[in-house]
Amino acid sequence: MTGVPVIGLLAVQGGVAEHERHLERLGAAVRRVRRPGELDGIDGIVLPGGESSAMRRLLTTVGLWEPLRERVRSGLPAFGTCAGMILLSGGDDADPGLGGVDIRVQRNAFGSQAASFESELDVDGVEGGPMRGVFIRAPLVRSCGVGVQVLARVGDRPVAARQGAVLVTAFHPELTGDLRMHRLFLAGVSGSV
Ligand SMILES: NC(=O)CC[C@H](N)C(=O)O
Repeated sequence: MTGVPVIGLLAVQGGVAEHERHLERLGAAVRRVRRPGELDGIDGIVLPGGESSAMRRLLTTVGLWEPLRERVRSGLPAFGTCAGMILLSGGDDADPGLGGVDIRVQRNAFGSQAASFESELDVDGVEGGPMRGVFIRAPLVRSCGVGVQVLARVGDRPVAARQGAVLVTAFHPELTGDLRMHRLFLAGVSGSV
């Protein structure tokens, strides 16, 4: 890729502004995506945290679910945090995911309903010491397919993973000043186009 990457930012629901700030600080051109035509010409896409069931419903309503699924399945680099991770996963029989990363997740399963917590994380491929992970009603990764590389864990539970150019975290790097996960995603974007 030559020049500045154009990163789509799914903007139907959830923590959009925080991701926008991180991506812009790293020099990306951000395009908020709310309808199918806005997927054209993007080099990668970010799916924010929020409420995955609401996002799924809105994506279906505006006609974005299928085209997004096709783009992700044909190799569009993607980065999903928390609810974004849920949407990028394989989902389950009742609610199939976008299928960008071969993991199965359980929503709101990281501790109790109200559980939000922080944890220091060592993330594979990220230099410069541990990263503060902010978890807000995070999904639990129940299983990973063979093509999935787990990048970080809390105890024995995976909380960051990558498959090809798709990166997912159960935590919210956009809610801290730490740009390293977004930098890792952008490195994958440059490498894949
Ligand atoms: N912070 C978040 O994105 C929470 C995710 C939310 N609990 C869901 O299941 O969609």
